Amino acid sequence: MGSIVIDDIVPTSFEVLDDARPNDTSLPAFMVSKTRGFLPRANPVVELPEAFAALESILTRMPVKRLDGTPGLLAEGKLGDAILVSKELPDLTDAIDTVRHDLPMLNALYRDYSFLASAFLLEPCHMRFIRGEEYGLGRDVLPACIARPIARCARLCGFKPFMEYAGSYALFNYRLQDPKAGLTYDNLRLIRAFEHGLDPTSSEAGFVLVHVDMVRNSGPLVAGTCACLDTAEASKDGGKGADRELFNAGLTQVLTSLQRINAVMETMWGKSRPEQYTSFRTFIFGITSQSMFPDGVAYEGVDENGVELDADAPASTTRLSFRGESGANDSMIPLMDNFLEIPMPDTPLTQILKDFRQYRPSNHRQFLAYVRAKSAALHLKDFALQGSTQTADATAVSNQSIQLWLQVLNQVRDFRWRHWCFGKEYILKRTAHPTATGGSPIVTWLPNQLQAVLREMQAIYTHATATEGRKLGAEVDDMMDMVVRQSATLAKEVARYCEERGV
Ligand code: HEM
Repeated sequence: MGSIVIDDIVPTSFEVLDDARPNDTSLPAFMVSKTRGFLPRANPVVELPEAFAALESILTRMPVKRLDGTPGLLAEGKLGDAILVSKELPDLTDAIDTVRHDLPMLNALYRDYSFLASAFLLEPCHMRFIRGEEYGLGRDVLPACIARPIARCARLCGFKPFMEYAGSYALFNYRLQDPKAGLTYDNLRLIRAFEHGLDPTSSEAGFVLVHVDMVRNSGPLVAGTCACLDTAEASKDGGKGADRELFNAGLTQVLTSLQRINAVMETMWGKSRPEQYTSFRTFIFGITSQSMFPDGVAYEGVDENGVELDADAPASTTRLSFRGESGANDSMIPLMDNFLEIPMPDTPLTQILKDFRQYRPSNHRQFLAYVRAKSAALHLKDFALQGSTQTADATAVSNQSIQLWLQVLNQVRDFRWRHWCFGKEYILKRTAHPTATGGSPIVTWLPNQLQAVLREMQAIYTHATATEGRKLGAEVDDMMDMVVRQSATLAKEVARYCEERGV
């Protein structure tokens, strides 16, 4: 079964945009900038060209609850008939060529076809779920009128032909209710939804929009990361850029932006109710490692490389498999993993973490690969933690680097700990389904990375405080006490869930 492997070359340099150039439609929708971080360069395109009126019509009528509050096609399981029986959607693949130079518009088409593809494939599972039954099997043939156009848009935009977190579900799926009021949470609305998400007070809207609200704060995270790398680079040859205070200023910027991002993450509890999550979640499952698609999905009219065949070519039976949409494909925490050189254990679970790299916009992928390579080449962690006892000033400023490094790690821990709490409250308490939407095992995967961070913090702290009686202050000491306690709690919780679920 194919899944279209993307083989990236690690770039030796990378241009992070200072100005996101929102009006330049010749550039991909997603490019990392110091202003908008990992959000698209401009707010997502909402309106499709006239040639796609049939697609727009189906998507407008599709959600369980439509914008006007009336039940849509998915409320009664009628989407399949609209595609297969009434044949409402012509194959519009050729119309895509009319907008091929407008990359954000192509991205909008990719988003919209991916919503339709997921709804079509998972509709039978949703209908069983609302009757209180198991998911059973999804549809395992994607008709050419969806498969060919999604394949073409995905290829032209650099995505896989299946719903992704950034390119469609979350980061390219918001609009501003009042364009003048800007990017504030209350002014955000979803463009597309499966269930009740067009209602901004719904749990589906809250789930997606809290992600957007967090990523909205990622510009300073990117800027701080770049500042640290630049300072370490300048200090490499002992140049006058060897300025530890500047390095610490970069780390402080990283720290404050992570604190802000984590504070927004905490709003999830109120914006999206844990007991309502599993119902809209049905539509965001992937194909890989999911019981609903034991043999993948046949993409009609598409070859094993994800390329559309001619419309009159003999029917293709190519079966493809992709991971589902997941916040695991967000770029903020992976940026920190790479920047901080957090060692992950050599386990099959970590292999899944690496596999997730394939499901990001190509410019995000390249940036993350660049930061990973750059941090390693500069021995950034050693640089941050090397310490100094030459003078009192040098000691103070180098201790500050160690404190900041640990505090930044602590924010990554904080994110992953809250995230584990989400996993328990929104998922483990409510469903026995063993895999998450991205196809990772639900009990063990999040703890794999969380434990890695907890271990790394303890290793750094132990080493730093064992050296020449270095003191890192009461705040860091308290933080580390909590790390030790949390590590023990996590191990117990995972052991209990494994036993209960026979993992
Ligand atoms: C109710 C809220 C949430 C739930 C239930 C949830 C659930 C999950 C699950 C089950 C995974 C495992 C990967 C997979 O899908 O196979 C995951 C991974 C991940 N999610 Fe979420 N998520 C939530 C909110 C968020 C938010 C708001 C973000 C912000 C960007 C986020 C970012 C991530 C990241 C970065 C990972 C990878 C974790 C790691 O590397 O350790 N998630 N999520």
